[in-house]
Amino acid sequence: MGQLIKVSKALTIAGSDSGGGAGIQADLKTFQELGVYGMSVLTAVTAQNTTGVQGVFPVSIEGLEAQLASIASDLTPDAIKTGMLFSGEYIERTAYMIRKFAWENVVVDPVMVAKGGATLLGEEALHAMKTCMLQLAKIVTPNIPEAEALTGIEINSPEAREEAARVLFDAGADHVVVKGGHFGNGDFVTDLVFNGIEMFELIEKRIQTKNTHGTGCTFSAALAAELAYGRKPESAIVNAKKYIQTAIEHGIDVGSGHGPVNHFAYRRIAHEQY
Ligand SMILES: Nc1ncnc2c1ncn2[C@@H]1O[C@H](COP(=O)(O)OP(=O)(O)OP(=O)(O)O)[C@@H](O)[C@H]1O
Ligand SMILES: Cc1ncc(CO)c(N)n1
Repeated sequence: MGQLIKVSKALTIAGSDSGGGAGIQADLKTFQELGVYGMSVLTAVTAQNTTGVQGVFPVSIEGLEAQLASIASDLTPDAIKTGMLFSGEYIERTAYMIRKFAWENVVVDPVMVAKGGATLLGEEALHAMKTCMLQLAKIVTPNIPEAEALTGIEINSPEAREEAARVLFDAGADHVVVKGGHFGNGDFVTDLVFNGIEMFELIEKRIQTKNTHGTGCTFSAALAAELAYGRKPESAIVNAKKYIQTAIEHGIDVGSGHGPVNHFAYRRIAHEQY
């Protein structure tokens, strides 16, 4: 028998997107492309495609806990990302179990609304997100509407976005990335990063495309993959940003609505296949 190869392991706790562009599917594709072993705990199944969300069907709380316990008893993740957590109760149970198992390197993507406007997290869940999940986050990655909902700050200027980042740091997150996909529509997208000491922006060319389904999921999964490798959050953020930028830039023709990003692109470019 050959010698077994050691691999880093990443876990996503999120919803399924039947269309394959966001949620668990985006996360596992990203883990695979970045060379980490991917595992998944489903919170809900969505009936979804590139035109929108047609239905949301939660897994039972018992089912959620059983999946987490199965992983804990056999496969300690080197990093975790949370995505669509469905409701306050699911957030509380997930947070409790992450603490109980002492899992580290947690990326919290506080998914609330799908790009088409479908609600993926109830209003009551905001409280649980603020009181249970943010404290576990090595990195939290809200988009602008999520940062507004979590902080109560209307983000209509760069200063307001900085203020929101501070509030999220004070609430317990180690690193805050307020993503800029929804911020203005100029030639550039800027994501704001705050680690409690430094505030800096990651600036990239804005790609003019409607195919941005799953950008947030993909970015946070790339962060988890990078943390699983043992990278420091600041390098993880820079590398994950390169992954998502490449995936948006080399768009693929899938579906008639807001298409998914290209999860292969980063690896193909590394192998000079594009
Ligand atoms: N048109 C674009 N061109 C370049 N980068 C983009 C574009 N849109 C989003 N991004 C980047 O993609 C990442 C995800 O940001 P975004 O604000 O779209 O997240 P999101 O709203 O949570 O995504 P989703 O809910 O679809 O998963 C960020 O790093 C952001 O800067
Ligand atoms: C399952 C799922 N998670 C997250 C998002 C956010 O993009 C989505 N559209 N679907």
